[in-house]
Amino acid sequence: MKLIVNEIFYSLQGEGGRTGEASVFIRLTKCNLACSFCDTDFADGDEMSVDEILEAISVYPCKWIIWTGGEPTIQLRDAHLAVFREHGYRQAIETNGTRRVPSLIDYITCSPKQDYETIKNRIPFVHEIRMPIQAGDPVPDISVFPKADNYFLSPVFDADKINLENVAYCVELIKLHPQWRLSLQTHKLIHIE
Ligand SMILES: C[S@@+](CC[C@H](N)C(=O)[O-])C[C@H]1O[C@@H](n2cnc3c(N)ncnc32)[C@H](O)[C@@H]1O
Ligand SMILES: Nc1nc2[nH]cc(C(=O)O)c2c(=O)[nH]1
Ligand code: SF4
Ligand SMILES: [Mg+2]
Repeated sequence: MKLIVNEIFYSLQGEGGRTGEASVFIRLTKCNLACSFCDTDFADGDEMSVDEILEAISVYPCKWIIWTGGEPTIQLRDAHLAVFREHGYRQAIETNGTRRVPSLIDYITCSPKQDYETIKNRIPFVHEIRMPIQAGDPVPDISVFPKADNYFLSPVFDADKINLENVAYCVELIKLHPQWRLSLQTHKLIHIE
């Protein structure tokens, strides 16, 4: 049971409803989309067994994993997640919503990129929708998305810094459509990974 891993790092969740929580990030290679604004280089990776990943993350005093990528649903299966669960980990995922999410995930963040209305057929409930927004984008119709605890608009930032034009645009959108909340990529504000 191998996974191709781009990077493993320990930081704080920078975005969305779990912002500020210590988390072990496991970034898997491969994506099925090529978003123009994507801030992540996920191309390279090393094959690691689940046992090797467990050993690598055992140095951190934290039992929350965030599976991200790339698009982590391409590689990740319940058979992998079950082993981490047996070792006491709770597991969150960052997904673009184009593929089903394994059932053993404890916290789902869906960041829609296309075909918004079909996401709920694959993923009926998510913990958060976190929609990337650039100035001029239309506000998405919240009713087409899966049911969620929170619906966030996330201004698209540059690779390593904030973009105030996109922030100001999201602020005005949320004042007009208060079902949405603001999520900022706080790790870029405070210069952590
Ligand atoms: C790198 S993606 C990986 C997970 C998955 N492929 C996805 O798109 O949700 C993780 C998160 O970063 C967000 N993201 C990527 N580039 C961004 C940028 N330049 N500004 C703001 N958010 C960005 C995505 O929308 C997603 O919420
Ligand atoms: N601090 C921090 N929080 C994050 N939340 C989602 C991230 C991602 O790239 O998936 C990310 C990231 O790259 N860094
Ligand atoms: S789906 Fe996610 S990882 Fe893939 S290109 Fe888009 S933002 Fe980047
Ligand atoms: Mg990131």
